Amino acid sequence: MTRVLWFRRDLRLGDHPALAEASAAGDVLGVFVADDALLKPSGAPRRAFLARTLEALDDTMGGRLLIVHGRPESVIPRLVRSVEAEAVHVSEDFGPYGRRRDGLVQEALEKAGCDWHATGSAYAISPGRVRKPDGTPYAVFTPFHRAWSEHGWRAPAKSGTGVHWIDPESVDLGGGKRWAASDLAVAVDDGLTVPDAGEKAALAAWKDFREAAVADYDTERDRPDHPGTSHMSVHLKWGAIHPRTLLADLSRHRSAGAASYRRELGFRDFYADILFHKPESLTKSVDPAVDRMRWDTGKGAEEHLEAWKAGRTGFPYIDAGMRQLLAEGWMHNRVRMGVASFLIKDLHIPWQLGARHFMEHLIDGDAASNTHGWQWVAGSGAQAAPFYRIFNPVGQGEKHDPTGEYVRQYVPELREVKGKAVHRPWDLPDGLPSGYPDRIVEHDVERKHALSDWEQRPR
Ligand SMILES: Cc1cc2nc3c(=O)[nH]c(=O)nc-3n(C[C@H](O)[C@H](O)[C@H](O)COP(=O)(O)OP(=O)(O)OC[C@H]3O[C@@H](n4cnc5c(N)ncnc54)[C@H](O)[C@@H]3O)c2cc1C
Repeated sequence: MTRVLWFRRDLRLGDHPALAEASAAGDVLGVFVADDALLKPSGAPRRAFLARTLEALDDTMGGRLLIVHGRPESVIPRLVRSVEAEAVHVSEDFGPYGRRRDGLVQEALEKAGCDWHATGSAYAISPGRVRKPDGTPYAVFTPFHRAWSEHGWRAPAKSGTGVHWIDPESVDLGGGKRWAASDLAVAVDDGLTVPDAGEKAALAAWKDFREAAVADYDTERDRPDHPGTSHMSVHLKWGAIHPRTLLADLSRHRSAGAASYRRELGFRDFYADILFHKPESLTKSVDPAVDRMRWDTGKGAEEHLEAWKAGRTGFPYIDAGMRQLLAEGWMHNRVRMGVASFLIKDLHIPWQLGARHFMEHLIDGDAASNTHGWQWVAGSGAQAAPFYRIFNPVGQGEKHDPTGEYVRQYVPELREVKGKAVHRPWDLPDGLPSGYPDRIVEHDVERKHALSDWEQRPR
């Protein structure tokens, strides 16, 4: 009896319920489909990291991972016929594109008389499960989090050993070509560092964080100048590790840090839940009034957008964040909030343009967390900070980077400026250091504009 295990956002062998089920039933063909619909919008950093994660997966499978390029609704049924598989096993995808794609694949498999088994997902609790007592979804995080914690999650699945992988070389690809993992990668910008990838790297990074930093996470997580967060988002993105594994470990820690970390994993599930119930929120504000507001357009707005993307706004904390994104494909959460607020409320540019730039550059770029992270800051989301709560780009830097170390790390023009003076280089006795730009806007003025645009929004 043969089974196909179609890997998607579950690129690991451990704690993998769909793999456990497939391998208990027979020999398994492990497949990843290089699907242009997902690859094309992914920027080079995320594709490079995906390629490395697949390479690592293939290694742990002894070279038995089959990667095929094409449309899943053609590729998967073709492979099913070729190995005479009885069933295709997957971890369920709850995103808008994934659900449409899986519907097409299931239709084709039904015609071919092949079963479809969806077991588990990328979340501790799959979207759609945590609901209010009246059956409707939660729109506010705190009650969602309470219900999510009470609902609980399964223990990690035992999987990955004793699997009889089918040799991809023995499979007739019907004219298709087997891809190497590296075929998925496109060249990344010079100087971009792509982190170690794959299940082993994810488990090692988690072990380091758990042992050294989780206890202090609640106090350290808002300090971009300290290594206080886990960087697990890049591994969670492709499922090199599952949140269930993290939660099982956290249950053995009693610290406030562990509780705070668990809450953030709840946020990840919450945003996936919102996107599941409101797929249109991928591009549209949950509060439609925000999309109808006055937004800046034309040459001036385009120049502002480019300065923001390049980290040349003249606000050191904002520029450090945007340059960290370009250099590492990652940005600290606090700074993500700050740069998003700056784009929306100081430059009056719609959140959708910022979200798109993030998705091009973030290695952890995730439709649900990114869209709803942006909508939270824009004040347009299901649970959002109100629009009129506007971050001060200088005050945020002084508060979260009190030593100025974060700015000095990413903005070389300001490296010689000592202490927190780095957040106000325009006040330096010798003037702006050479090469560093003037501020492109005045925060106090733009803050008033934003508030007035909000007041005058068409309702
Ligand atoms: C504008 C904006 C865009 C964002 N885009 C993304 C994105 O594309 N992908 C992404 O994974 N996260 C996104 N986030 C959430 C958050 O910034 C990152 O998850 C976090 O910075 C990742 O670093 P870490 O793994 O060290 O986090 P930690 O602080 O170590 O947190 C542990 C895990 O909890 C989850 N988490 C933490 N904070 C959040 C949050 N606010 N929302 C949802 N999940 C969270 C992540 O899975 C993270 O890996 C965004 C936030 C904002 C404000």
